[in-house]
Order: sequence, then C-alpha cells, then structure tokens
Amino acid sequence: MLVIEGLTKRYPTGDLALDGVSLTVPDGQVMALIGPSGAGKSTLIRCVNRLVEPTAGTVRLGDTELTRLGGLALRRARRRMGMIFQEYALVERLTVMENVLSGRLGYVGFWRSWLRRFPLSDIEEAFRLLNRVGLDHMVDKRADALSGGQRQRVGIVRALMQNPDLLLVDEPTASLDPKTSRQIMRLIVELAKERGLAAIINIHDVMLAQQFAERIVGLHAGRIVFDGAPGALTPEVLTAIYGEEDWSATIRKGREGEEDDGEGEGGKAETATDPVRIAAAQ
Ligand SMILES: Nc1ncnc2c1ncn2[C@@H]1O[C@H](COP(=O)(O)OP(=O)(O)OP(=O)(O)O)[C@@H](O)[C@H]1O
Repeated sequence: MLVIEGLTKRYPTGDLALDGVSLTVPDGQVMALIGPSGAGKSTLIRCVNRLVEPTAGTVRLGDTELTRLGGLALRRARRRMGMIFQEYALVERLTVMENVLSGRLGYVGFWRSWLRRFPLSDIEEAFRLLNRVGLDHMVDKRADALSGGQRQRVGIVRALMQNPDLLLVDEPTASLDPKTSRQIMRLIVELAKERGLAAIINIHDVMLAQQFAERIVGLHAGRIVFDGAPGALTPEVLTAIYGEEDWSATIRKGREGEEDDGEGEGGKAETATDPVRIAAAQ
C-alpha cells in the first residue's frame, strides 16, 4: 500500500507543482492520474520514487517511509518501485533478454551482472514474463529492432523483474497508436492485478484512463480536484480538472480514438465510455 500525505513540491524556480497532495493506493489497485499539462502529475510520480525531492509531506510504501531514506536504504527501496516510462528507456544495442535482465541489477552484484551471469531463477522468470507478454520469440532481438508496442512490453517486463510492490507508470502510451495503446494499458492493468501491485499511471488520455483504471485522480495546479470511479467523471468534473478549453479538446480526442478503433479488439474499450455519452446517460 502506498500512502502519500501532504505532499508538496516547490521547485527552486518558485513553481508550486504539488500543493498538499494526500492519497492512498491499496495493493492491487490501478489508479490513473490525469490533469492538464503542468498539473503536477510527473512531479507526483517523481516525488514518490524520490527522483524529485519533496518540499514537504511524507510517502510511505508498506512500512517504509520513503521520504526519510537516503543512500543505500533509498536505493534498496527503489527496487520495490517498478518504473515504466513513455520513451521505454531501453538500451538500444542490447537484446530483449539483456534489457529485461537489467531489471535485476539492483539485486545482482556488480561483477555478476557485468559478466552477465544472472542466476538461473532470474533467467527463468525473464522467459516466463516474456512469454506472458507475447515476446518469448524475441529474446535475442536487439531493442532498436522492435516496434513501439514491443519496446513498451520489454519495459513492462523489465519493471516486473524487479519484483516491485508498486508500479509507477509515466505516460506509457504517449508514443503509441490507439490500438497498441489499449493493448499496453490492458497488459499493465492485468499484470498489476495478477501480482497484487499498486499502480499509478500518469496518463494524458482520459479515454484510456476511463477504460482501464478502476480509480481516477484528477490533478489541477498541484491539487487533487477529483478522486473517484471512472464513471463519475462527468463533464463538470472534467471541466474542474482541465478547464473549459482543454475539456473540449479532450472530448474531441476521445471521438478520434473511437474512429481509429476499427478492429474492435478493445473489449470494454468499445462500450459507452465516451464522456459525452456518459453525460448523456445521466
Ligand atoms: N525541474 C523543474 N524545475 C522547475 N519547475 C518545474 C520542474 N519540473 C516541473 N516544473 C513545474 O512544475 C509544474 C508541474 O510540472 P509537471 O511536469 O509535474 O506537470 P505534469 O502534470 O506532469 O505536466 P505534463 O503533463 O505536461 O508532463 C509546472 O508548473 C512545471 O513548470
């Protein structure tokens, strides 16, 4: 369970990116973090793993208060947080398997990893997870020869190789087409559920957030202005999060996503999740 209390971040420039954010994400819950550009989504994710130093407030993961840790203890705690990024952050010249095994670097000693002598159990787990995401036939392929969706799958497997308690996911679909975006979101949600992981997914696409996350938190100017189920995202709520101007853009984007969706592979994705239709139904 992740417990965030009173999290505040003021950058040295004076920007107040987070203003007293409190939030609890239980194990197994997938939470989408939405909000306009500059709302503080990335800052929130980065304060949790301490890539950004909070100005005030606490972050606890299970029994560990992350905001108190430094040095080795912080490095150890970071192992428990799997990061999945927008740009995949793979090592291009390394193979799929090597990229995946790099998720174990925090556990395997330096020399052992330098000599690429990972324990058999790690290699077996890598095969198992690559099989789970449909990439077991690509273990020897170099990362730079993969498609965007395949790269993101490798990124997901690498994060899971850490055996994390928490997934921090930053714009996982920003570089992907709509269909691949849905596949990746579905995969992240399924894997988080299977493994009982708390997950925070920072995502611009409200439609995707509604389709796949069970809980949505809306940030506006560093504050939580909505925290609830996807079905409760009314136009009024979206206006509170995005403001009038961005809200109309969001509706338009939702419709475009639907038009793109010719193959009907999205399951739930094709049902009445358009905010406009939700509004009409109410
Ligand atoms: N390194 C930094 N130095 C100074 N100000 C920053 C820094 N990073 C972010 N900010 C500011 O903090 C606020 C929140 O930014 P943040 O990147 O967290 O928002 P976001 O919701 O993730 O936006 P986006 O969706 O565009 O990525 C913004 O006003 C931004 O300008």
